[in-house]
Amino acid sequence: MASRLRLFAAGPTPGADGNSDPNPGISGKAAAGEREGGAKRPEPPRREVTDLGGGSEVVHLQRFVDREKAWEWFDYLDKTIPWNRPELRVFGRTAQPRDVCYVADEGLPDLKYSGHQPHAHSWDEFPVLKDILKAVHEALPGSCFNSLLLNRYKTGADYVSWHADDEPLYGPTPEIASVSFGCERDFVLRKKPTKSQAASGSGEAARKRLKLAAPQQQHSFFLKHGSLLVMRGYTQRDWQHSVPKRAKASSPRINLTFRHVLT
Ligand SMILES: O=C(O)CCC(=O)C(=O)O
Ligand SMILES: [Fe+2]
Repeated sequence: MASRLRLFAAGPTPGADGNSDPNPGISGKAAAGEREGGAKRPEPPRREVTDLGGGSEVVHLQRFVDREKAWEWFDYLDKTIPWNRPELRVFGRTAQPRDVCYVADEGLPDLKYSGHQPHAHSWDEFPVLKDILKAVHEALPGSCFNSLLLNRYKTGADYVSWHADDEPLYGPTPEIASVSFGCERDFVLRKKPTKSQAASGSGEAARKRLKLAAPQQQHSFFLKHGSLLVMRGYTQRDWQHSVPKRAKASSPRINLTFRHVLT
């Protein structure tokens, strides 16, 4: 389906929340295109805003971090994070589809998802995560993330199945900021079935009837190395997202999802 997409190019750009964008882009060196002798003014990364309707929105900065810095952060995370691969219960089945780790401020309520309660590491153990968090806060004025779920997809066989990050501890309209490093993967959003659609029956026949009656709205984003994608508003209430398996994706991808746990 056609997305309702707004593009904001260089210069102070209004964010979805009406804020201007002071983020000059995260770079380990001077930005390309800077004129010699001129003022050092790296171009802000272009942000694409997709209005999903009904108060849900996705903001995508494909070049949030430059390639060099992004590889530096990838290597650090790949080597330093104490990755573990828990057995998650997804729709009654156990699966081990990716490596994970959880970092959070002290004293927050515990996170529990898919039958798994991860140990909360401290930000102090991983100084680079504090740098990445700072860059995300600068790109998203008004944001205040206090927890982080890290995912590592070793190959294209690793994935995250359809879900919404709609745990009550995030509140009704959470902002979730997702930074990607390494192998480029698809990120897909689909509209949750409405209550009446869900009530129309279960099983393969009902699913087929539903598909014919109302093709499910879907949006796809290609998450590049060094990109930032933000889900806002009612996206977790009304939509599900996934990173599907991809046979052709042979190298690892690391993804960081920053969240705010209500206190
Ligand atoms: O890897 C991604 O891009 C998404 C991860 C995700 O949805 C999650 O951690 O809840
Ligand atoms: Fe998620």
